[in-house]
Amino acid sequence: MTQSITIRRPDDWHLHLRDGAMLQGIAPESARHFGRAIIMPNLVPPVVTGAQAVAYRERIMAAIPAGADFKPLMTCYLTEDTDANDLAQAHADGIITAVKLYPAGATTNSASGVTDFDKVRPVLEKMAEIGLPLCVHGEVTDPAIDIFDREAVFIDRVLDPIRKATPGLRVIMEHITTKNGVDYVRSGGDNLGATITTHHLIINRNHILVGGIKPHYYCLPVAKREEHRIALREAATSGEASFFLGTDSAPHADAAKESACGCAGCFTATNTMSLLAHVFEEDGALDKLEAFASLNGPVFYGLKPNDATLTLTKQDAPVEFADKIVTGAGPVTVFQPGFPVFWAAS
Ligand SMILES: NC(=O)N[C@@H](CC(=O)O)C(=O)O
Ligand SMILES: [Zn+2]
Ligand SMILES: [Zn+2]
Repeated sequence: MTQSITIRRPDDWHLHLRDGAMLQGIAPESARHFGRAIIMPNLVPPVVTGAQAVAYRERIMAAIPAGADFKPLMTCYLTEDTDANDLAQAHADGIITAVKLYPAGATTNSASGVTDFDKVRPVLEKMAEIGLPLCVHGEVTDPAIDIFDREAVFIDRVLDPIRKATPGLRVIMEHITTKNGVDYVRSGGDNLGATITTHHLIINRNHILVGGIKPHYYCLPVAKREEHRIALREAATSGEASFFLGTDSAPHADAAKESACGCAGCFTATNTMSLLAHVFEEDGALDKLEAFASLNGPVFYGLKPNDATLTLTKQDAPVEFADKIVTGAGPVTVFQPGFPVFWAAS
């Protein structure tokens, strides 16, 4: 008997669509299965004002295939010079859905991020007042802190103090990679949520490093030990309202990944829903996939779930995904999980 499951059309609460030829090449990959996505603002230069978010949204809409049921939800990049009134106006005008905090130097294109968190306190207070959520890349940049500990240390040193100083602020810990992140989110009440990526449910740090370095598995925050992957799986498949899908699909041209100094980012837009069906089935939790991918995110953001649906069907033969998406900015390798996947999305 063919196994299939129909869920509300999912949303992607953390997505990199880039710009220019890369945007043109990869936008259709997300528009195929997802209804909405929170669009990360880490372009070069970053999207810092409401006006820049409007212009970027227009470029995205032009890259989405005609008739696709996909809505980009825009964000602004928080800097130490961000104008709280500009953000408030952009929020009131329905232009931005969230603001993104990058600690300066933490990840790809984060040079304009925040070094002194006290400098952004008035902006965060304004955001709390008007109900504009903050998406956080949660890693410290202190060179003395081991890269595998940077998320856990960020929670204690930065995130918890910010949340205590601005209690009404709604915060999404983006792409959590540790049991520490899962535990912190569970203890954080209704104003704290977390996105979990597809790839962090599948790989641990061995996948990156054993048997030769695998640049296409390198992302930030870097995948951690197996015990952390298990904690993420357990959180994602629990159905708990605080945890929702943010693929962090982050395309880089192969030449930039397969390099002596390779960029961080896994590109999962193409096959995420098939991979998630595999993961949730493996954990006996297919009935929780809809909560994770389609319901919990809208509730956190105060939006309705999508009316449209997506059907995942288990096939007899493995689904064949494109190895690479060809773009005008070069080929982009699609994340390969390392096992056959039988779930097709339509
Ligand atoms: N996740 C990544 O490894 N890379 C992202 C940035 C980010 O989300 O931290 C990118 O923009 O390439
Ligand atoms: Zn990030
Ligand atoms: Zn990201």
